[in-house]
Amino acid sequence: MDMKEWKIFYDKIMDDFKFSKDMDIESAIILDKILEYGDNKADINKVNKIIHGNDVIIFGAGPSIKKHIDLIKKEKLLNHPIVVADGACKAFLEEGIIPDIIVSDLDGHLDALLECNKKGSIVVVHAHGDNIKKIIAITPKLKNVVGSCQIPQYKEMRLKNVINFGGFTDGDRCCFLAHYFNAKKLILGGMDFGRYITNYSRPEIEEEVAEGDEIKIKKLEYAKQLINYLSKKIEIKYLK
Ligand SMILES: Nc1ncnc2c1ncn2[C@@H]1O[C@H](COP(=O)(O)OP(=O)(O)OP(=O)(O)O)[C@@H](O)[C@H]1O
Ligand SMILES: Nc1nc2c(c(=O)[nH]1)N=C(CO)CN2
Ligand SMILES: [Mg+2]
Repeated sequence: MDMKEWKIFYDKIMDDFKFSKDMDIESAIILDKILEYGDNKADINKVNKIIHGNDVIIFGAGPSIKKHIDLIKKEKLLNHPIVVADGACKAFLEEGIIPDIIVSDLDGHLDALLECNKKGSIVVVHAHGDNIKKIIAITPKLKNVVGSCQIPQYKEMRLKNVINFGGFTDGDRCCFLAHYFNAKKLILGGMDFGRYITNYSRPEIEEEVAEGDEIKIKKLEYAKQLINYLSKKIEIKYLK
């Protein structure tokens, strides 16, 4: 995503949620350093090879997730690259499917994320101002990590191990990542937005589906808005 265009979304989002831009910078620097000095950075060419020129299946963790996994099985779409948002990987794992790429800010089902990663999923770890402790504790436990951040000035800051692909929530960031690596088309499942969330999205809720809090609902509104923006640049199909 063009960083000038992202900055317009970013400024509005940061102001709306009252998130700290300084903490976002700190988080991006910390993740950059962890990846610089560790030995678990993924080869970005591997990500490009998975996505470039392909119809990519992308999953959020909304209430339709299981129905849509059944659909991609039935329609024999499992040979396409699969990119999933955070806890959506647990639903795939339950079906015996290991996603190619998981995009996460590390607030989902950690055991499922670690298991998928062990079995081959590349993890795109996202640094923001409210997950610094998780970045520090969990990133070193992962292999094949791509670093991402949300600060528009990451290039000027010469951060070498984090990329701002564009996008805000894990789900819409999957889509921006696929566009960044020149996917041909995006096929979306589990992207319900709205007011209802699943246990895959919020491990702490006991029900399978529950009404999200106002912050979550607002995050989903931005996710929808950002995917709408992206649909002017790349073909996007929603599974029904
Ligand atoms: N109804 C839905 N409920 C949950 N996730 C949804 C829904 N519709 C679409 N999604 C996408 O699936 C993703 C699931 O990831 P996850 O639940 O970890 O969210 P997140 O981006 O980390 O946000 P939060 O900070 O609220 O946890 C969301 O980011 C969102 O883009
Ligand atoms: N600072 C900050 N940034 C975010 C946050 C958040 O809670 N705080 N949540 C996100 C949702 O995926 C994405 N970005
Ligand atoms: Mg998350």
